[in-house]
Amino acid sequence: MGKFPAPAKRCRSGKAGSVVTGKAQDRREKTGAVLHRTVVLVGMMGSGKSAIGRNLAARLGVAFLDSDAEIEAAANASIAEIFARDGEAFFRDREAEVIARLLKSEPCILSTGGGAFLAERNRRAIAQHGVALWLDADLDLLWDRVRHKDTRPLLRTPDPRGTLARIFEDRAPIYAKAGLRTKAEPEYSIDDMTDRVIETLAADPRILELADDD
Ligand SMILES: Nc1ncnc2c1ncn2[C@@H]1O[C@H](COP(=O)(O)OP(=O)(O)OP(=O)(O)O)[C@@H](O)[C@H]1O
Ligand SMILES: O=C(O)C1=C[C@@H](O)[C@@H](O)[C@H](O)C1
Ligand SMILES: [Mg+2]
Repeated sequence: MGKFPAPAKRCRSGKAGSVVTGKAQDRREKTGAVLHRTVVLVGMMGSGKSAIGRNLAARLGVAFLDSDAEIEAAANASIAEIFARDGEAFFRDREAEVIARLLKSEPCILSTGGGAFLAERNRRAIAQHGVALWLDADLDLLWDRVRHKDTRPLLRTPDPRGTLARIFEDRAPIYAKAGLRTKAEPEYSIDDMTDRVIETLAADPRILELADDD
């Protein structure tokens, strides 16, 4: 399957009927896409928020921001070190501050940490300034992706798969509050999943406008 957005020829006007000027017009000419709202990727550890987010941003020609990476850079420490040294509550406060700050950027792709969407304050800020998209991967797929790495402090338990299963069960109803959802499948490559996410976003031209293919 060809990758889209393809180079721009003509743009759909979209229900938003927006006038696109300046930088957004430049991006439309380069990528055939105009993103109108910041897309905030939410979901479990290993659902691909960072991997898909980076690829999606490159495809749309917008900035990619990752709240975990921003927190690590500001603290000059890894997430695991911050959890161990300052505790989870401290991490969650920094996470809320960073998300509130990053949401003020122009429309971009913002990947969050797996726990960020659980907090009402973050959900409210995201709804106000962007749109949340849940990368919905099932437990077997998540486990397959996270089991080789020990960088996730919440999984440093005697039974990490059982822990992941419990977290998944607790959180799924909260992730389901996201305005948008894209289902992940084990056979999808990162590019395939990015295509699915772009389809989800482009279903609402108030979020993403794509160039017509003709
Ligand atoms: N189709 C795919 N979609 C997403 N990730 C994939 C896919 N195929 C392989 N991967 C790999 O699975 C891993 C997904 O982890 P990633 O760090 O992106 O998840 P995350 O949601 O950001 O997790 P965390 O909440 O811990 O930050 C990456 O190593 C990525 O390269
Ligand atoms: O799911 C979670 O609660 C977390 C996921 C990671 O992205 C990090 O934000 C941290 O390891 C916590
Ligand atoms: Mg991540």
